[in-house]
Amino acid sequence: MSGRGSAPVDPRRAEAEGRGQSPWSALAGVPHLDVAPHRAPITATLALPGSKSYSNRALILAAMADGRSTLGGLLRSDDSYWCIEALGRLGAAVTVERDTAIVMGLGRRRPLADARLYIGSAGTSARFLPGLLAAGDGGRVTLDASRQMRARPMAPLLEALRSMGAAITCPLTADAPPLDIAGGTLRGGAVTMSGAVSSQFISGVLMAGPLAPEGVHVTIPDHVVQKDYVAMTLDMMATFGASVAVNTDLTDMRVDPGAYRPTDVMLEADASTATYFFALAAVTGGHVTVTNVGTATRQPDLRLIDILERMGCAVTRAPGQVSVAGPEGGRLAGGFDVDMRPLSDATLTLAAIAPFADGPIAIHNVAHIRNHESDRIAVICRALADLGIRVEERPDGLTVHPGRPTAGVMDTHDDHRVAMALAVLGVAGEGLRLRDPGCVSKTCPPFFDLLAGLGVGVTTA
Ligand SMILES: O=C(O)C1=C[C@@H](OP(=O)(O)O)[C@@H](O)[C@H](O)C1
Ligand SMILES: C=C(OP(=O)(O)O)C(=O)O
Repeated sequence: MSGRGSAPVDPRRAEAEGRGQSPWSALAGVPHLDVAPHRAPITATLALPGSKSYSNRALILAAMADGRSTLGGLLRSDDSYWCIEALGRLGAAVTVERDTAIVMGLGRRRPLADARLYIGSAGTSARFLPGLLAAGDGGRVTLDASRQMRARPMAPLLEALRSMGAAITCPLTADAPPLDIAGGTLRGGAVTMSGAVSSQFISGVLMAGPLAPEGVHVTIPDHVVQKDYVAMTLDMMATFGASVAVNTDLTDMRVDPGAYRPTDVMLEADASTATYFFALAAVTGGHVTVTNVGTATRQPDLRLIDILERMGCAVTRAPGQVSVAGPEGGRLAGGFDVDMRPLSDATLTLAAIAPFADGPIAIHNVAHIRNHESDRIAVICRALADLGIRVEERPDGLTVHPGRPTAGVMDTHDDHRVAMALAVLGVAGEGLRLRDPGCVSKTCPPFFDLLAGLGVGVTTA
């Protein structure tokens, strides 16, 4: 990648300014980045950075275990940086060498003195830590977050935790970080909670279960968006020694009181990140193999390959890796409706390649992504329209019609998935200038370097 680099982020300044950037950010402060159109097929075999979802689960559970855990394949990104920093302020010792973390966990112990944690913009840390902090012994902990994360929903989680005894107050804004959490107050017990806004609320209550004197018994009366993430939580909890009993559709889940046990895990790549590289193969008629995540994963976004197959791609599946080959010379097939709720983080990836299909693609059931890092439905509809693509916005989704996107200068709205999806669109279209490209560092700091490594023209100001 050519052009200007970026100065390292001062974490204290980022925290003071309520930003998500971290010393693991790339392109921090770089005002914009140009992605050039790319007419040749993109063909590559690559290993991608670790899963954000698995990295933060493993870091947090290892910190709650009483002893030493080794986490291989760890993601180094803004979300995991701030997670590690917060766990360090709690007293867990986390050392990171390349993509391996050694965690000396706390068990039930919490800081005797009050601690103030900052978790950046990570929905995982924001939703997974409060219950664990209320369950552990010890003092009062303040958990704060970036301006972006302070604006995202937390109420259903806080309501559920408070109903089980957790003493959590919000001194600035109701049901929003900063949270003041009193340790030793979460009794646990039975709770009925909705999964319709975020699966992370369910995961956050479950993860606290072993440290609550009564354990937890979670009942879900409606549906859980992106339910696979709850399954990922339960898997990781069991890996760290928790005793869980669940019904088949994850609407009734019990976690026994107990403790987390230190363990060693090897984490797989981030399937959401993989979607952008599979999409590049799809829109350029190329062939991309990702070697460190495959059909054995529980990460729901890998299932975008089924949709790409429906669009005419050739997909080769294996438990540990997947290949996608775009239709040679032909166009992607459109003209269908798709329910993206189970894999809603891949919505923007699909929306970005939909203009290159031969018929409209209607995306449904993703209203909750309006509460992600940005109002993702509104943002992607506006972006497509600004690039000359006919698009219809609905409360729960959008319909994208075939067209040739123009070049343009696009805001990324401090949303890593907006930036990465628009980059794919720029490659396949007429190129794009992206403002604040560094926001990709929330989950994939090397994203633009990886693009450049595929032969895509990437230039910073
Ligand atoms: O538990 C997790 O690791 C995640 C859950 C999902 O959140 P929602 O259930 O809020 O959509 C997903 O969007 C996010 O990227 C990661
Ligand atoms: C919604 C996302 O992240 P999180 O909720 O973990 O901040 C995402 O990565 O698309």
